Amino acid sequence: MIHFSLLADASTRIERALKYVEISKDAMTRLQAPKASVTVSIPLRLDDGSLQLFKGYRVRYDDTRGPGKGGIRYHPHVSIDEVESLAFWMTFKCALLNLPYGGAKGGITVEAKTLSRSELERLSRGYISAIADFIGPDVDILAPDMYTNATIMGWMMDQYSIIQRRITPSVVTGKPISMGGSQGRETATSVGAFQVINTLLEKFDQSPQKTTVAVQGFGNVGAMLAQLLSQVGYRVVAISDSQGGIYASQGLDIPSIRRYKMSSRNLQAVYCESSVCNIVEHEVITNADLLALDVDVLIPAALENQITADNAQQIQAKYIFEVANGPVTSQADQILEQKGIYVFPDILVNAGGVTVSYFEWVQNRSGLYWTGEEVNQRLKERITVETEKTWSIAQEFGVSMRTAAYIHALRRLGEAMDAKGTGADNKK
Ligand SMILES: NC(=O)c1ccc[n+]([C@@H]2O[C@H](COP(=O)([O-])OP(=O)(O)OC[C@H]3O[C@@H](n4cnc5c(N)ncnc54)[C@H](O)[C@@H]3O)[C@@H](O)[C@H]2O)c1
Repeated sequence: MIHFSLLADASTRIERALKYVEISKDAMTRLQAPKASVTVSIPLRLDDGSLQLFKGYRVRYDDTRGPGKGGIRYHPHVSIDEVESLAFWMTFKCALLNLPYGGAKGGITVEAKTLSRSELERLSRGYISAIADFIGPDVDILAPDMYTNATIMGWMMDQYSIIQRRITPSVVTGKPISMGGSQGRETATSVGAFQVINTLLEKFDQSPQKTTVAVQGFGNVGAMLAQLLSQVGYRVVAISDSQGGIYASQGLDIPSIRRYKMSSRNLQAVYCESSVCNIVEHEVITNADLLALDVDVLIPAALENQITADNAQQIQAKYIFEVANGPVTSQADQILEQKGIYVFPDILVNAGGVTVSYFEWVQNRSGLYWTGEEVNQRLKERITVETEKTWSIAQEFGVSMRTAAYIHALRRLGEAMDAKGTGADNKK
């Protein structure tokens, strides 16, 4: 089986799914290693005149279903192992959502916070110069990930266009709107998660009005999702950020908190130093408290590895929707299953982002741009269809939604690989 030094959980989960999928030996063999990986050195002239070398990576794990697709991460811990694992994960996410893409990922080992804006721009352009032969709108398409954003995507698109001597917006998604970005991209992950949550809770007759929710991570995705949920009647009783959280049994006023959080950055300060402070009584809680609250729905939307074998026994929520990537470990999965808690997997719940990235690529290639309403409508349709299909597979085999999602993706991958035949990679 595939060996992962970092995201070892993926391997366990795929092995579970393989019991229910007829996938050819050839296809499994092809999935055992990335199709291509490149490691580059990027020389960066710092503002003080000195030169520093940074390591960059791009991995195309598989491109049977279409060009590679995946984000670029800037972080001091980025390594080729991590990038390969994340590219593997993207292969499954794209197949699950039926996007015409394979999986890819990239990154630079850097503490981006220590660089000035112009150093960051030179580094981003240097990265593209180093990997330009390895990417392209029909080869491998980039996007933002941890510590990269729309501005950086704009620089990358521009640098690639300079190298190619033609404007090529479709090589990168998640760009600023002024450079060919899509309406609705910023809110896509929250809108997609909202749709998945509604579709699945309906199956349990769990209406918004009788549902309490706790959200860990009041960032870009978590805050917007909390707002969408509260707007249709869910009672969001707890939220948190890296400094800690707040709880109010009668529900929190999410739109006000979002507004104040954006200006002051700190959730507790927001709550107590602004006019919102007096709106409802609230308690200050820790992140550990939040995870163990007696709520209907728990939404980890911050970091990976938050629910592990150490705290899974304390979880009281009935349903967990993974908005963050990998917040529940595979050991915790088993404990939660024994406790009768439903876990809905990241590759489905947070796939709204990559889906609207695909829409951005389609718009760039056609030259016809959609309204925010059109983008959201298409996103809702696609994510609902795949949620329903995943649900049917879970019912058919009596497996968790996570295993069902991997079964669904593996079937699509296997079918495409077998349809390709030898792939002209050997003569037999
Ligand atoms: N942005 C996207 O489109 C997208 C797409 C797919 C998956 N995701 C995943 O969703 C998660 C959130 O992404 P984001 O874009 O909102 O990031 P973000 O940086 O905007 O927000 C993260 C939030 O988590 C909080 N946080 C950090 N450490 C915490 C801790 N220990 N406990 C509680 N909160 C903590 C931060 O204070 C911040 O409020 C990440 O895991 C990301 O990989 C994001």
